[in-house]
Amino acid sequence: MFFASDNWAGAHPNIVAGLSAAAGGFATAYGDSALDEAVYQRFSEIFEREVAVFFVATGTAANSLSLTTFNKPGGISFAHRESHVIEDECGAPEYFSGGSRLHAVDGPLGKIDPPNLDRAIGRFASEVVHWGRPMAVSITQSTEVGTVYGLDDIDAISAIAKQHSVPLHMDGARFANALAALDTTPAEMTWKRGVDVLSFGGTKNGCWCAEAIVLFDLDRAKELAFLRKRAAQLLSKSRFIAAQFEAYFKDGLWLDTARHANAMAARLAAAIEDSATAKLAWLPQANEVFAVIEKTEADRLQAAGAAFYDWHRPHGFDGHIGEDELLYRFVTSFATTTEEVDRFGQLIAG
Ligand SMILES: Cc1ncc(COP(=O)(O)O)c(C=O)c1O
Ligand SMILES: C[C@@H](O)[C@H](N)C(=O)O
Repeated sequence: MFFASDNWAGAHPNIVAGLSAAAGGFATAYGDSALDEAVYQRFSEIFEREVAVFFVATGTAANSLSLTTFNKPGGISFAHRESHVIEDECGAPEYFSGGSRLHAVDGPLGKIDPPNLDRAIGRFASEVVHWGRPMAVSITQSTEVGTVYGLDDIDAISAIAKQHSVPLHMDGARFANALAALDTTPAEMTWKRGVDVLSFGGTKNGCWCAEAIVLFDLDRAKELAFLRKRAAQLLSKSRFIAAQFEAYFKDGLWLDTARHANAMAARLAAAIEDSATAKLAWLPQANEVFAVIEKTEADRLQAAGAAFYDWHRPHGFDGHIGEDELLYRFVTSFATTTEEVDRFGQLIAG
C-alpha cells in the first residue's frame, strides 16, 4: 500500500519497453538524434503549435530553468506560498537565476488568489531599484495539495500577469493528472490561456526519468539552450529521455495512466470518507488525497504496511485538526491497484 508519493512508483512497462528498444546502436548525442527530433515534433502536435522542447532530468531543473529563461536583475517571481518552487527546491530557482527572488502569494488550497497576486505584483510595479521588479508568475498544475486550476482560474491569473507584463510559468510535474481531471486539451490548459513556459513532467506518471521544458515563447529558445547547458542539464544520451516520451505519448498512454491514478485517488478518498477514524480534508481533484486522522490510528495503518506522510496545514484549510490528529497526504499513481486501495479501505475500516 504505497501512497507516500508518485515518485515512489516505478516505470510503466511500455516506457521500459520503449527505453529498451532505443538502447541499442548509435545515435547523435546531446538532443540532436532523429528520435529527439521526432519527439520534439510530437510535442508540437500535442500542443497544436510549434513549441521548443528541452529535456531535463528533474522537475526542479525544469522549474528553475523555466523561471531563469525570463530572468532579470532584481527579478521577483510570484508563486503560491506552498508551491514546490518555494518550499521544496532548496533555492534552486534563486540559484540558477543568479539571485532572483520568489515572493509567496496566498490563496486557498494551493491555488493563487488573483487579487492577492495583483496586490503582490503591484507592490513592485514601480520597479524601485532597492526593492526589485516583477519577473514571472508561477502556478502549479495540479497543485501541491492535489487541487486543480480550472481554465477560468488560469485565465484570471494570466490576465494579471499580462497586465503587469510578466510571463506565466506552469509547474506541470503532474500535468497529465490535471489534464485528465479537467478533460481538456494541452493547448487549452496552457498557451491558449497565456502560459508562456511549462514544466512538463513525465517522471511521476510512469516514466523512469523524463521531464521537459515546453517553451511557447520561441524567441527565448536560444537563451534557454545555453541556460540548460550551464546548469549541466543537457543530457548526452538525450535519446533515452526522448524514447520515454515517445512511449509515453504512444496510443495515449500518458492520459490512461493519469486517469487511472486519479481514479485510484477517488477510490481511496471514498474509503477514507467511509471510515469512522478518518475524514477527508478536501475532495481530491487529481491524484493526491488529504485526510485528518488520529495519530494513533495513522501509526496503526503505517505499522500494517501503508506508506503515507503527514503534511502541514495548507493556507485556506479551515477544517478542524484535533490535538491527537494530524493531516496526512496520500498520493496514487499509474501503479496503484484497486486491490491495494481496497486493502487499505479494509484496514482503515477497522
Ligand atoms: C509540484 C511539484 N513540482 C515539481 C516537482 C519536481 O521535483 P523533482 O525535482 O523532485 O523532480 C515535484 C516533485 O515531486 C512536485 O511535487
Ligand atoms: C518533495 C516532495 O514533495 C515531492 N515533490 C512529492 O510530491 O512527493
